[in-house]
Amino acid sequence: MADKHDVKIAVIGGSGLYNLENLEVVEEVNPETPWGFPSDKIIISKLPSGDKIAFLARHGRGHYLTPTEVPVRANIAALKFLGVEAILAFSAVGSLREEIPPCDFVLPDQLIDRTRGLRPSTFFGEGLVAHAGFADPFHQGIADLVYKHRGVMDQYTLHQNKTAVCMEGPQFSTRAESHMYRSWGADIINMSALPEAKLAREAEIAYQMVCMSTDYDCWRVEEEAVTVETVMENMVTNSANARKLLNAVLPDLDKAVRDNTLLPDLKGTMKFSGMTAKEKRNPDTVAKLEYLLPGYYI
Ligand SMILES: CSC[C@H]1O[C@H](OP(=O)(O)O)[C@H](O)[C@@H]1O
Ligand SMILES: Nc1ncnc2[nH]cnc12
Repeated sequence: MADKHDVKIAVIGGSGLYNLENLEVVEEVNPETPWGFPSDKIIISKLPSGDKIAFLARHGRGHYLTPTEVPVRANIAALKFLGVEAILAFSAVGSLREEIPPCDFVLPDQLIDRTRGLRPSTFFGEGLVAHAGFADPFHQGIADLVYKHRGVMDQYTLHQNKTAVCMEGPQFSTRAESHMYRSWGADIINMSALPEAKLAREAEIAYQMVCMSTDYDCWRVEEEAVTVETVMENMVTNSANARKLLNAVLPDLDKAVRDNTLLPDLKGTMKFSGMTAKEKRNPDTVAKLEYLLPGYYI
């Protein structure tokens, strides 16, 4: 199936970004993975070069999954099964910094986990223990490539090397929490960077979030706190800019992946991550992992 599709890169669209425009749709697929079905059908489209790319709406088209409910393991496993080696993941975020106004974009390079243990966040466990490196949760090579194209965003700024905090939600933060995140050094906040980034790392997929600022959360004491209305208002401008950025970045990213020039190369990094003695491995878990990392743990 992976060969049939020959898809190397994927875009995950978040709140307000539910499809890719301007690309010819080739087919829709809905692979059942050992972790269930993805959020929605995966749309396979053609780039101008003829190469295929995948698009997945994180909350489903029509936005019916809360951040906690997103079947992230199935999403990442399904993309990996199609052959995906790099993911550009879009996310609507609140800004925790004056210098990141609504409609600016941010390429985070660090991440603070404030999810609450409700989301399955690893492909391992149940008789197969493995540990992935996660010191740098995003992919510098993809970030650099996206940053090169910042000119397409007109008057809006694309910031790099910022810290994101991922909270559970679905309620927004209290003012005290928002101030606390600022004091921790966080620059932006969302509800979906995790476990997406962790699972992509376990699947050896290069993963970078492109965060689109929609609001100032609630730390600016004299101002109204974030609402969905504000977020969606600013997403009109943001999704137009996301599409411009995608038109510029996708051909380059696809070429870099196909030419093997995207660094760091994550392929093979999980090969020696397993801790469990061969005779102690749970055969059912080993069988599931065959879907994701064939030959690694068998
Ligand atoms: C609609 S505001 C909160 C919601 O928006 C972001 O979604 P996504 O990351 O999928 O763009 C944020 O993470 C929350 O899930
Ligand atoms: N203020 C905020 N907090 C969490 N997630 C968000 N997504 C967009 N704005 C957000």
